[in-house]
Amino acid sequence: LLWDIITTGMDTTVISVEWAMAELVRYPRVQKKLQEELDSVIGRDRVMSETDFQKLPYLLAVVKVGAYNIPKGADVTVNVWAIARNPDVWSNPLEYRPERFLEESIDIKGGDFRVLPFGAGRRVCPGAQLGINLVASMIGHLLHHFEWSLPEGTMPEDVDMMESPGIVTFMSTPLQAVAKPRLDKEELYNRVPVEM
Ligand code: HEM
Repeated sequence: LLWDIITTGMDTTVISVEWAMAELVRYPRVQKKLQEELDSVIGRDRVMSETDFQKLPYLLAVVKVGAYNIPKGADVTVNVWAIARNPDVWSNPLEYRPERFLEESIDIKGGDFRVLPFGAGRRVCPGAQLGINLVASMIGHLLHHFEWSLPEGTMPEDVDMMESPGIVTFMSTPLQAVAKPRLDKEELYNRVPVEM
């Protein structure tokens, strides 16, 4: 059981961050908007902590789009992929627009069948809240500390958004992005224990 918890919790979380980062480098508008929110709530002379999450609605909206997965070990597999892309369910489903999660309150932990990154019902992911917090923490820190862009000469439409088949959906081509520090205080880049 412990091994299950470790293995199911790791890939899913890291992959969610990678997909979210891919969208954030492809859509500088969203990246900038999230950085403005981080700057206004955290400022530039400290690092984010988990207690900041409640004041960071846009970060959590970005996480809701990034947390995307395929149900594991099911005999009957619900096609959550198709539901999330169904124009009868979502307006412009393929447009990356985290704002849709601010315009109405949408539960992503199994309560709303329009988006089921963690499954639903009896076998729903028990690590959902931890997963959301981990992804929010990683994206928040990555975006607060660095400006992200595509490698020289790469255009947003060149990023390969192809999914590799499997139980968890890796990016077929791992994301390549260039990080530029954006905070002035050098010590904020040191590894420090973060207050919870
Ligand atoms: C963003 C991160 C995560 C995503 C997208 C995710 C997604 C999922 C999905 C789709 C399922 C299958 C639900 C079903 O069968 O209907 C699942 C099951 C599970 N997840 Fe997660 N998960 C994440 C993070 C975590 C974390 C952090 C942990 C543990 C610390 C975890 C532990 C588990 C376990 C133990 C199961 C099996 C539950 C069962 O079969 O009864 N997950 N997860």
